[in-house]
Amino acid sequence: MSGKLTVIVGPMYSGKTTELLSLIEIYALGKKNYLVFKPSIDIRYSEEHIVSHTGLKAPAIKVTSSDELRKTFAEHAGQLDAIFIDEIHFFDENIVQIIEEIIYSGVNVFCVGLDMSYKHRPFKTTVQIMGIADEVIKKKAVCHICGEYKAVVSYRKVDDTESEIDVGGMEKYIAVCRDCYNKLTGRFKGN
Ligand SMILES: Nc1ncnc2c1ncn2[C@@H]1O[C@H](COP(=O)(O)OP(=O)(O)O)[C@@H](O)[C@H]1O
Ligand SMILES: Cc1cn([C@H]2C[C@H](O)[C@@H](COP(=O)(O)O)O2)c(=O)[nH]c1=O
Ligand SMILES: [Zn+2]
Repeated sequence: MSGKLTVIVGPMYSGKTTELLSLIEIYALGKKNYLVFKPSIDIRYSEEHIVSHTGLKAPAIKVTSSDELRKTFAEHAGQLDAIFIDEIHFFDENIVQIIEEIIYSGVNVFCVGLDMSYKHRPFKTTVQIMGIADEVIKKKAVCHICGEYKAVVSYRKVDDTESEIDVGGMEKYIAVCRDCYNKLTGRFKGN
């Protein structure tokens, strides 16, 4: 039987990693076999763990590419119930096909990532994975400007970078609602 793909998306601080950690705990309590992966670029809180903004954490294997994830998975072939992947937006697009192969090998896959960059553009890898998912959970955060629980975008407080990939936390990014994003950036003029 094939596995199931669950994707958790949303802006920064929306509780994506916290939700992933509670799913990991369910597998741990059930004495299931699983692996947790994180991209090696994410050195924000720890290199060896996935860590939520509140400090909750779980040990993780850091990988530099989707191919390294595939190889590590292959070393455990036939032994796993699930894999968990944090910060999926940092992975190259080959991860999409690798995840598909993993699901069809009967293993459940849980991924977490940003659906949109601070430029309000979809992150390709995340969006492609959402397209093949069995379940997509889209989370919200509290808007850092107006205080409403409707933040869906991450806003960059410091100068833009050429690449939309730039590891960081509160010193660079806040979560905002669409109206506050628009006021801050003037990007969408409306009618
Ligand atoms: N603007 C915000 N909205 C909601 N939670 C926030 C906000 N800023 C900080 N937090 C904290 O971040 C936690 C979620 O962290 P985490 O699960 O790591 O989120 P994500 O992985 O989506 O960035 C919340 O439980 C809360 O304590
Ligand atoms: C908005 C945005 C964020 N990033 C980086 C910043 C963080 O290192 C992660 C997101 O972490 P979280 O677990 O969701 O809080 O991604 C980026 O590279 N580009 C962006 O546009
Ligand atoms: Zn707002």
